[in-house]
Amino acid sequence: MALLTLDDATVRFGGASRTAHAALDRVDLEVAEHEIVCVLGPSGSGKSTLLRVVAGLQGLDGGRVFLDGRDQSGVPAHRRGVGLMFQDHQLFPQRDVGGNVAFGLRMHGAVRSEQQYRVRELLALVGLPGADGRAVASLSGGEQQRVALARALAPRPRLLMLDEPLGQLDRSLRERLVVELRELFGELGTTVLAVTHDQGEAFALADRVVVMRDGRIAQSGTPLEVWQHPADEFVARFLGFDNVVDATIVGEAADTPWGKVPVPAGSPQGRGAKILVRPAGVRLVPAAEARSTCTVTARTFRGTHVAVHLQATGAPRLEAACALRDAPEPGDEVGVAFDAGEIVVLDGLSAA
Ligand SMILES: Nc1ncnc2c1ncn2[C@@H]1O[C@H](COP(=O)(O)OP(=O)(O)OP(=O)(O)O)[C@@H](O)[C@H]1O
Repeated sequence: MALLTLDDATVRFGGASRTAHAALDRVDLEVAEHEIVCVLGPSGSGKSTLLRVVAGLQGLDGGRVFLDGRDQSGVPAHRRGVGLMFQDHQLFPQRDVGGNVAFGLRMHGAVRSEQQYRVRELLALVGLPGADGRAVASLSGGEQQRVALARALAPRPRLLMLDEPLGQLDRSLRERLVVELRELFGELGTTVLAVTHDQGEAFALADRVVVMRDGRIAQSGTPLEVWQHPADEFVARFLGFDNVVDATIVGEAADTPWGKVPVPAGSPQGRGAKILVRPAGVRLVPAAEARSTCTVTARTFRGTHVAVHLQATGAPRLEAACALRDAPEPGDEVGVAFDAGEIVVLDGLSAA
């Protein structure tokens, strides 16, 4: 049985009228015990509302939330046994680190010796051994984040919910912490529902990624599944893939404004398709060898490769990923060839 189940969960702000905007629109979601699920989506897509509904901080206008199979209707937030950690980590500035971590334990009536033992254990776990007596204000942002995490973990919540857990930290610290968090949750067997709008963070942390759009789930799958096969144009663009184009598919080829593009065998046939061409699947060839050519409009250094922006007459812009030493200059004319392995047929197909 799932640890958390949302069944048809709906929240409408501005009244329950049919026209009111649904922040959560009939969402079904299951989170298994020990699973780490990351909810991703643009601003306003309903991520925080989803967390708040599970935590009991936001009521439902329709549907139900179950924890361990028990309907949570009417169960107040403090009785749900879920831990919450928010973006701005909200530590108590007047308490020291130990006092912050022990907060939830005191609320649960743990005796002092038990509190002290658990605080030390947790601080060691989050990489801050011996920090009990330090003032919160003396900690760096990353250290405060760890204290907030220790505080959320202290009462051993059956479900830990994180809202933009690393949102305010700089990128290199986030990248390091996210790996540590995943290891830590694995060791503890914690079930996690996290919300972020940073896809890198979600993909590094999650066993499963849920992409939201306008209060609904646009796609749910392992990071690899979602990355390799975005369900539709919205998800593809949200993941940063901009080479999406209309196509007509006949056999194993798609007719596109960029010319003929190979598609995987068994692709749905006909007009009205949308295809995604990953930048890694756009090969640059000498203009003389190609049927159609593009002009290089820009180059952007991306660390491991160069993103080359190409413009062909009457076609949307196309991005190619190029090795640094092979990247052409802006203004160059180049030909393009496409690798079938990097093409994804998205939804939107109508009958031929
Ligand atoms: N208390 C509220 N009253 C009215 N509308 C609200 C309220 N809270 C959220 N909303 C609206 O509900 C929708 C979803 O908001 P929510 O905060 O869940 O999105 P989000 O995906 O978490 O966004 P962000 O990434 O910006 O935090 C938005 O349109 C928002 O304006």
